[in-house]
Amino acid sequence: MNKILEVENLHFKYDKTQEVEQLSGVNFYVARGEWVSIIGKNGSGKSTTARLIDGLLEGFTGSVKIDNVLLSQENVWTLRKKIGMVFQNPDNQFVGATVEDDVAFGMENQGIARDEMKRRVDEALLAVNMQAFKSKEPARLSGGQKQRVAIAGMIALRPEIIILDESTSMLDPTGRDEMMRVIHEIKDKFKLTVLSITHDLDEAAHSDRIIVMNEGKIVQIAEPEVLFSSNKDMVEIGLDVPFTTNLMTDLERHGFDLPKAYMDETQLADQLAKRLKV
Ligand SMILES: Nc1ncnc2c1ncn2[C@@H]1O[C@H](COP(=O)(O)OP(=O)(O)OP(=O)(O)O)[C@@H](O)[C@H]1O
Repeated sequence: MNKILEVENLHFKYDKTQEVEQLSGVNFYVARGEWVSIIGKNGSGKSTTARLIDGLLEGFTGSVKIDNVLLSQENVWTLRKKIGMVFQNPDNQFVGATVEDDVAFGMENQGIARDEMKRRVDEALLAVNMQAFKSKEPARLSGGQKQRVAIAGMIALRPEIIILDESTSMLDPTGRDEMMRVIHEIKDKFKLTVLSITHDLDEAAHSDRIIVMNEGKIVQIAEPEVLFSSNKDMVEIGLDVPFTTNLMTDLERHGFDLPKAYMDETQLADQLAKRLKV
């Protein structure tokens, strides 16, 4: 298997004088082209894991391998180029006076030639469906539009892995759906790998695999259908299961033969309508 990201036995504490660790023995991998979500209640160590992978935190033990290269102080700047991070608050990610400047900002820092920069700005804005806003002020955009511009800036830098850290959590349902659609499209178009930290279980349900964290440790790694069927384990660590999963369990108890895969509300409604011949 082609592992683009491999994390082994990560231990980390913010305050080295304290006993308690924020990460205590975290192990997982992400295969090239996979979409993996990390879920877990507040403070379980999800963002700390993401920051460590992106080289933003020092002083950990264990190892992080990106594209088979061990992350170290010496190569952190080179390896970081393979990762694009999108954070929760789009307002903290803006630096340019116009959308175009903003998307170009990271490339300017990397010394990319002007013509190439222009080409990549257009391509990235097209990919997130924001070409019409090229010369607009970022401050005037909606939350969802701002996140799409942030994604364009990241795409322009040609990462191989994108890490989403609660990046849809401040958006309304429409903005969230639109952003997820865009991420799916760019993932296919640019052959990316996605690691997504999320509170949204419906969003996580569309992943290839889900990692569950609790108190600095990984408690489970499973495909969504398998994970959500272990209802009791999820509740024990303070997580819920998606609404449709609970409903499907009840319907199966009443003799409904439903597909085993996760379904969102529309898909489940369609299945029921078919069976009830509405
Ligand atoms: N900069 C920091 N300094 C000290 N402690 C921190 C810092 N950032 C996070 N922590 C602590 O580390 C632990 C893990 O936090 P982390 O942000 O990784 O959790 P999380 O699972 O991402 O939670 P959330 O869903 O709330 O973002 C928490 O106990 C948190 O209080």
